Amino acid sequence: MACHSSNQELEVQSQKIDNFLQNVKHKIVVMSGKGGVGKSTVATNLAVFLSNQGYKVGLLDVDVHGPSVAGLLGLTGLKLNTDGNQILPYQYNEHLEVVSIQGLLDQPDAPLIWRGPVKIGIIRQFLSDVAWGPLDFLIIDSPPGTGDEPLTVAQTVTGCQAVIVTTPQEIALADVRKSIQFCQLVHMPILGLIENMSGFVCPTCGNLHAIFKNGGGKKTAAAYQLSFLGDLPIDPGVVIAGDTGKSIDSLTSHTKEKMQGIVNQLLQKLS
Ligand SMILES: Nc1ncnc2c1ncn2[C@@H]1O[C@H](COP(=O)(O)OP(=O)(O)OP(=O)(O)O)[C@@H](O)[C@H]1O
Repeated sequence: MACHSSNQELEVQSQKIDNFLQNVKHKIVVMSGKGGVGKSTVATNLAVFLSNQGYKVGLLDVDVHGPSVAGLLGLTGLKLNTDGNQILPYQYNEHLEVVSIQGLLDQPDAPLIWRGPVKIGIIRQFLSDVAWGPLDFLIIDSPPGTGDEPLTVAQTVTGCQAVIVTTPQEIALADVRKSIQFCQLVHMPILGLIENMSGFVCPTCGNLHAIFKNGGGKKTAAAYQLSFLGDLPIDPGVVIAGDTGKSIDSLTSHTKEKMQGIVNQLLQKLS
């Protein structure tokens, strides 16, 4: 993987990226201000739900230091093949292709100690050298915060729009406000906010318990005149789904309905 490239090589790469992006209808980066709020879970579920509805989806994990997408989809031993200079995406189902740095590592548990330019190089390579098919959606799972990875996506993926995931606590919402302002600064439109871990529906009494509070995501969206795409409850099924890689199979029907509602909102916004 080359990271020091001449201007001419960069121009050729930019052309390849443009050629690929022209064949993608919607590019969506899933961001969060804070770590651990469920961004990868949301990105993965969005990709699976959309692909189950027949859309051609590419799921790209650009969280180089903590890639989670492969694990969430049960692809812990994921190894991406190459064909000449091209990286072949993993075909998760008929309509969903997956690419993660995890698939290119010899030792999946070894930490990647990379500085900005190397990370920027690998993200650009994922956009230029992967043999993606024509896509309806490219869903990009970005690490939390406003560092090199989301900045590279914003500057490289022309037409990219953001979905921002938060949890209801003020400490998470404070970081979301930074993500919103980041998007404004880099001129990346925001499709909307999602509040994850928004209460727990007790399986015994059926009541909603607002363990981490709820409603902060909706209020923040309103304060910035952004769309609120929906909320997802705390669901032990999400943890089981993530830990076993069974994606949506273990979710409660309530969570599935909520996720479908978010997908519907998103499709409506994009239509
Ligand atoms: N709605 C939910 N209910 C219960 N557990 C959840 C929910 N959403 C996410 N989780 C769990 O929280 C943990 C973190 O989720 P996830 O990896 O999606 O977060 P992240 O924001 O992408 O994290 P990172 O900052 O590492 O990128 C996982 O174990 C996941 O299963």
